[in-house]
Amino acid sequence: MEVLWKCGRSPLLPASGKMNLLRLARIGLSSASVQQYSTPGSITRTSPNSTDFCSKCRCIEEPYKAGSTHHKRLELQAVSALLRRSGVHSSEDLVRLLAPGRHFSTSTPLGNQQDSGRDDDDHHKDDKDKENPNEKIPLLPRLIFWFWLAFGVYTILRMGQGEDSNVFRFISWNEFYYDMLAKGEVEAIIVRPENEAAIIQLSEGAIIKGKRVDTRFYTLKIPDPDGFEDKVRKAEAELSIRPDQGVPIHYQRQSAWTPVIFLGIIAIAGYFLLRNLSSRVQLPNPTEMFANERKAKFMRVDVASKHGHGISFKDVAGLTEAKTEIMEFVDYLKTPQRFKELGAKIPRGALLLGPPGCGKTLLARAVASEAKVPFLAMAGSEFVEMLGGLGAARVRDLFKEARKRAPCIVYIDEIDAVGRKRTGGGFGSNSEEEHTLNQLLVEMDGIGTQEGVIMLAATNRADILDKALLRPGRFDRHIMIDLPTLIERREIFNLYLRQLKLVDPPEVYSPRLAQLTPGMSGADISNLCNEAAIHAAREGKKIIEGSDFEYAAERVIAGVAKKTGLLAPTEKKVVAYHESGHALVGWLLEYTDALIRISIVPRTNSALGFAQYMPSDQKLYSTEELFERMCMALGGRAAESVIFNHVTTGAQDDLQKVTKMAYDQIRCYGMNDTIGILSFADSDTGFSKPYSKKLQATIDEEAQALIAKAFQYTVKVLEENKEKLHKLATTLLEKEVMSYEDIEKLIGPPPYGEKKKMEPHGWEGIMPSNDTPPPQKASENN
Ligand SMILES: Nc1ncnc2c1ncn2[C@@H]1O[C@H](COP(=O)(O)OP(=O)(O)OP(=O)(O)O)[C@@H](O)[C@H]1O
Ligand SMILES: [Zn+2]
Repeated sequence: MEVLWKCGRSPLLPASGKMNLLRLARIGLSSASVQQYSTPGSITRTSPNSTDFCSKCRCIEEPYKAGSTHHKRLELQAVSALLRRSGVHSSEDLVRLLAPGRHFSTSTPLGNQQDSGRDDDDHHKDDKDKENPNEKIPLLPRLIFWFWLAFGVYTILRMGQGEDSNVFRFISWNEFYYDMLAKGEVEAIIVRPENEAAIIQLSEGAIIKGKRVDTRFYTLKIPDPDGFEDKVRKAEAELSIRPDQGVPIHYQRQSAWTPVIFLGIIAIAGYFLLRNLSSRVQLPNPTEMFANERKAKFMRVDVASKHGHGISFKDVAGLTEAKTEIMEFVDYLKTPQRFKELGAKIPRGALLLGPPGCGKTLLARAVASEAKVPFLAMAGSEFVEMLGGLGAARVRDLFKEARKRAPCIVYIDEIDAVGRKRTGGGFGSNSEEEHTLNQLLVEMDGIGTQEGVIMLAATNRADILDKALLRPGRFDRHIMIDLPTLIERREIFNLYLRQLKLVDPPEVYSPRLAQLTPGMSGADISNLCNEAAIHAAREGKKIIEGSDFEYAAERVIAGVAKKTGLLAPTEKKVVAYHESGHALVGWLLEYTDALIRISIVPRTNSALGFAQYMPSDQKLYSTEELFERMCMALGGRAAESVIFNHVTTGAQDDLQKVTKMAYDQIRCYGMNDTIGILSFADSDTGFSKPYSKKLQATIDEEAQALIAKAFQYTVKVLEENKEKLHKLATTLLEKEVMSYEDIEKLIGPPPYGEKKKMEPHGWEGIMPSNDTPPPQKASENN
């Protein structure tokens, strides 16, 4: 706990321990050279015998008396500064400091002598606190502060509504006139003009309608408060009450300033409450806290300054096209002159689109460090706040900072959190979100005139963004950052493998690893490499081996193999034939993908077995190719039917895929002769279909026919290769996992050659036969 010194104020020692500390310090003072302060903050050293020193301060054995303010202040000041200079931050420090036999003087602060390390740390901590005090504020004081404020506002609102006027029973004018005034029971009237009400006070023991009343106060609504007194006097005259016996009427006016003063008092009280708390738990003061609540919490990376080197394009593997596109910004930021001379206007911002973990943030940071400009990053969700206006204020803050640092790059991650389509204030609109978005648009237009602030934003939902954000002059460039292709995966693997200690060079591992990981993002790959390293370390290895990668791939993609709840032998046999069916059909047909492996080890993700294929990067498929793919998906069910002559529920997932493929061909791709070249969107399958019932029926019939045809063909293929199917299934039952190489050895190479060739293992001793990898885009057998 630091003892603060503030000019002209007593030191902020914690309230509870202050007197104890003081007493302890006074004991200490007797044996030390003592300081006196002529003016707060400046120090003159005085010897203990100096005549201008307050004599009282030295008589330490005397109990402390609330003496002159001079005495008290001087003493407190002296103690606090002395403690501070001596490195005393807590009462423990003080006890340590005053331990018998210890001498200290203020010129060689003891705290520093003793453990300067700690002092230094504290210093740094303070600096950090100043940078971001918000992070240090514990929840409780914050809650207290907000509660206090809410209470204040609530009270004022209540005051406005006239709380008192609701307390007493309302009466009508007639009731007041006949039952109270006429009977002479009214003792006094208090008029509250703001509330348009009068409080009627009856005399002690008043009798109304023949009954003694318990309550003496009633409320009378008065629409015209100013004319009320006249009205009462007139009534009294009517009732022949003499003017000198009239009811006293008091006007209780609430000044317009009352709520303001009240709020002021509450705010000040709250402030001191928090101050007091903050001195105990070391908080920043409340004003700072408020400012920080509002402030944009962005991450700043000053490429030029302390970090020295940032992330360069070299650290981003693949993404060749994206890099080329984004290079324009780098060029512009580096040599704006070249562009300006030609009269070119550089796009103000670019939207990085793509699935998570594919390197959007990485690329944006690389741009900043390539261009050697600061990088301000903020997540879109940071703008979204419950409190009104806070989001917009944060946007302003962010851009203010950006302008100060121009040229620079502002990066907003997950911009969909703020950039959602506006609903135009109708039902379900969120005006706070819209304010924030509007502010963002305004600021983006604003930086148009300002040079060198480039906006980059990332999202994986471009479709939900407000059109205004995508207009020319805003985020008009869209840079696709998709899942890495096979070649890109290899590059990413090379990048991360280079950072690991391996038996062989990275190039030995990367081709096969890239093949094993279709559908993985850059982040997944980085994670996989890390998992392998962790596994090797856990096994106590000095160097990472191929088997560590096999383990990691399995773990990252497929989850862990199930040890319990294993299949019954008959079920296992069915699963083995099912998976072998898939594999064999895929193996024998021309247009199917290369098989990576088949497994009948149950996984924790509830798959009973799987056949994993290596998807090609193919984008267009012919009718024949689609047909063969349907056959491959039906291979499992067909094998069950061929071998056991009965079928199981294990093919549900396969059948769903096949059904979708069939309907897509007929309804969307115009691949059916009967239906013709019509195409309906997927979303056209709801209640009101854009086609007739008759066409619908035809579509259904055609789909059934197509699937039946594929199934028959599959059965035929398997019947003709029953021998191979038996071989495959029996071996699979035994080994549980089979790789491409295993199958090749068993039934010979695939008839439609080379394109189905897997990268051979580049390393030794991988894939123990009952340890497996992964079903990604695999046909699972649930
Ligand atoms: N092309 C790549 N080259 C090298 N590393 C990559 C690549 N893509 C992703 N990574 C790794 O993945 C991590 C996550 O990437 P990044 O944060 O840039 O993803 P993102 O696309 O911004 O994801 P999100 O949308 O979830 O923010 C990076 O820190 C990096 O380690
Ligand atoms: Zn299947």
